Amino acid sequence: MTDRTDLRVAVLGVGRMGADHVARLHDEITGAQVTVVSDVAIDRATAIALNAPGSRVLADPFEAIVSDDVDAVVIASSSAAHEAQVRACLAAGRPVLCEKPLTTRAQTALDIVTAEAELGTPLVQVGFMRRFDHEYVELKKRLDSGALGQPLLLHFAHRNVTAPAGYTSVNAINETLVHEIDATRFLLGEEIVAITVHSPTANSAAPVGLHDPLLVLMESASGRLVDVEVFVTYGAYEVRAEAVGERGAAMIGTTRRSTDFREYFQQAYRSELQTWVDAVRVGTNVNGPGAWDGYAAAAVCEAGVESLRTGQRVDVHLTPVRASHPQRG
Ligand SMILES: NC(=O)c1ccc[n+]([C@@H]2O[C@H](COP(=O)([O-])OP(=O)(O)OC[C@H]3O[C@@H](n4cnc5c(N)ncnc54)[C@H](O)[C@@H]3O)[C@@H](O)[C@H]2O)c1
Ligand SMILES: O[C@H]1[C@H](O)[C@@H](O)[C@H](O)[C@@H](O)[C@H]1O
Repeated sequence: MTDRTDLRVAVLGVGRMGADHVARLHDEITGAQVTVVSDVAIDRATAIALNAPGSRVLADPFEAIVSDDVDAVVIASSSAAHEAQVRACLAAGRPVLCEKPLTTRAQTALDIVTAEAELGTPLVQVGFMRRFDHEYVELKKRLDSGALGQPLLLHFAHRNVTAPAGYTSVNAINETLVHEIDATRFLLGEEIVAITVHSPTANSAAPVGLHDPLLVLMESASGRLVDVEVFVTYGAYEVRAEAVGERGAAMIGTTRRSTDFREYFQQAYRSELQTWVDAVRVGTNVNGPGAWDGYAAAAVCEAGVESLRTGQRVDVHLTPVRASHPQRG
């Protein structure tokens, strides 16, 4: 049921993820209604809009962002399109939940952090939904409670069933590893300062040119080490994390079974979206990872791509931005 105080949302890009967000906003989220569905593939937008009765279809995402019947925007278009669409949301003063990655380059993500800071009001939330997943939330609480002692190491495994056509090793970093980059920053509460990407013997099922799996080592500002197995042609969906502290270890991701990330993380997507809608409705606009988190992740990804190319350890340098609102980390 909707009422006139509902947040009126435009969803840009209604492929796998955006179509789910439209259905979720209509069926599960309170306080919001989808008023505009936009995709460069107009037939797809038209079909998906049927799942949100009352919504209208626009081919042009920039027209959608400034529409009078839109209060806020969800961006689920292809990653390369995020930058321009987020910038347009900032220019129009529209709160935006942008799917990960915020952008695919560190500089463009930094430009967004800077533009938002100049506005003086937070508008950008980034779709790092693991921060809303109940197991990650519990693990974070255990670490923060001191029950495991000082955290020393994190071990992650991120395995996908198959890689989409054309998926490259750069995608494996920007699209897949990016979740563990954010999860590391979330769980440890500090920045990542260096990354090394190893390409061991490739899976014979991996397409030519895709280094799969990758084994990644990241170093945090205080010297903690984090290893990540990224394996996108594994044949099953598995997402595991283990935190090792001075007085014990805790592991998550061992019991859930699904071959589809949309089902696997459905509770996290729902909680992320409801939390964002609630924040926008009360005017705080962001309650979760923000533009700074998107930038920090993009900087680590870019260093990871460089390490993949050279085989060397690459330092991560973040440019501080004098924010007129707190940067989240
Ligand atoms: N948080 C997560 O777990 C998660 C999961 C999957 C995808 N994603 C992210 O969501 C985004 C979409 O991924 P997907 O798997 O749904 O991809 P997809 O290819 O299935 O869908 C992308 C859609 O965007 C449309 N599109 C492309 N360029 C556009 C533009 N300039 N303006 C408007 N629409 C445009 C395409 O026509 C397509 O319908 C990506 O950024 C991806 O990284 C996040
Ligand atoms: O875009 C998807 C999505 O983010 C999934 O959560 C992840 O497991 C995939 O590796 C990635 O390609």
